[in-house]
Amino acid sequence: MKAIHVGLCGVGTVGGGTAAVLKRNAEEIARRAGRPIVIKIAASRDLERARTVCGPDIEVVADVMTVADHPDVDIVVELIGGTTIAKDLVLRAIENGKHVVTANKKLIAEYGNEIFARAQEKGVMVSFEAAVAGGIPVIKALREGLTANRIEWIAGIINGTSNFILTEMRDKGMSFAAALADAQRLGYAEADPTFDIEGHDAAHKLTIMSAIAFGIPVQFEKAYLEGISKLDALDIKYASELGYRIKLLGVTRRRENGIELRVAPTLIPHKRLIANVDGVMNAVLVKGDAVGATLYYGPGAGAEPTASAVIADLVDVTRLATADPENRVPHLAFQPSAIANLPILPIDDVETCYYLRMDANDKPGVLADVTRILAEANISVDSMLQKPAAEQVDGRADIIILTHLAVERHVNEALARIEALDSITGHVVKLRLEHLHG
Ligand SMILES: NC(=O)C1=CN([C@@H]2O[C@H](COP(=O)(O)OP(=O)(O)OC[C@H]3O[C@@H](n4cnc5c(N)ncnc54)[C@H](O)[C@@H]3O)[C@@H](O)[C@H]2O)C=CC1
Ligand SMILES: N[C@@H](CC=O)C(=O)O
Ligand code: NA
Repeated sequence: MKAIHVGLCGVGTVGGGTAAVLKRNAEEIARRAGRPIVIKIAASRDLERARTVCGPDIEVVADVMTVADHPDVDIVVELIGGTTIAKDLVLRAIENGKHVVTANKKLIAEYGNEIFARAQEKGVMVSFEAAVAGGIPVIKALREGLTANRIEWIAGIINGTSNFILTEMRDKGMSFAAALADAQRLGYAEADPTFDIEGHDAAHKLTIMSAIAFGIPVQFEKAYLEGISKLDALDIKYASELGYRIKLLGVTRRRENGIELRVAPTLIPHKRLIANVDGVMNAVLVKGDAVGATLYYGPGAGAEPTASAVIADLVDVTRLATADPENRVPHLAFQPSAIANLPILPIDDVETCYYLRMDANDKPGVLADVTRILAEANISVDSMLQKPAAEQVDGRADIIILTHLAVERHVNEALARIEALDSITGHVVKLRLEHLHG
């Protein structure tokens, strides 16, 4: 059977892993795909490394457009990253009638609508399993396995670097900087790691899942994001005393008037499976109305785990390349003509539970003032903890309050009033809390 020819663009962590696994498991992969999948040509800025990785049988070039224009390439694999050259490459490949496989979540989250529309017109596939939660086949699950369901919400630990850093800090007492350096050395981090630690990468992935789950366009610009760089170790400690773990969590939820789309450090009850997802592992919890809660777990980053997803897409594309384009799985799970225009809700309208920590004067009446303000804002208290101030200042205390469900706008209004009390010093720390009941 004639081989399908791949043009590999980018031979770094994921590109190297993809070349290695394609070679090692060539026979098994061909048995599944129905024909061999062979790298015909590779392009990389680092020619020397690419030649070492690809070996003598694969042509290696510096210019990725050579791959997009190559007459013998059936599928272009984009593993460069970013949205400049990668976007030009993907659009050029599509123009040339080639299928595309990419691991680039930033590209899909920011330009997916344009890319899918063009691919639809040209009758080619753009596949991106590796872009979300690395090796976990969660796009496949959402797009194909859960099609019977009305999806209610998705919550995911979807940035391996941040989860690795939080775990190393908690378990080994490592500093933030040292843990980040390790994540970079292990190939988990983005070229610019601020994308990982400030929540952009998780928001890119959440945006993609939200589109597939609810049948809406990708709308990264409307996502709310907070990263882990400002997280205080004291809050990790207090959360733990209260029975919670803090994770960088992406949440997208269907509400009556729109869709929530937000990433932030979030408390999760430690008894939940997802709260125990540590290190570079990712997990995505999906709640469907028919199936209930389903959990997808596995490595979220790294060379071969990500290659596993890239190659799964290559097999899919190979199997479907000869199918009538009308009969292929739609890029965003819903037929393009059925994509809905549901609004993404502003963060002020989000409804969740909250963890609040304040530095208070340890005098009678302070708690009463705080709880009165919360009650007036329609925020009910779930539990409370008072500790001698962490900095051991006489007469001061840390007050930690967990709330029931409340609207973010109401919480912000109440916090402004609490911060104005004479008995409260500085800002109140506000973290979100999700119970994630199945
Ligand atoms: N590293 C990981 O664990 C994961 C990465 N991804 C995504 O996969 C993509 C690649 O990531 P990595 O392999 O980690 O990056 P990397 O930095 O290790 O590799 C990038 C490759 O692209 C090449 N390159 C960069 N600019 C180029 C240009 N203008 N022309 C030709 N070659 C160029 C580099 O020489 C290098 O070979 C990114 O979109 C990333 O977000 C997705 C899931 C996991
Ligand atoms: N930098 C990303 C890589 C995978 O998408 C992460 O840390 O999760
Ligand atoms: Na995946």
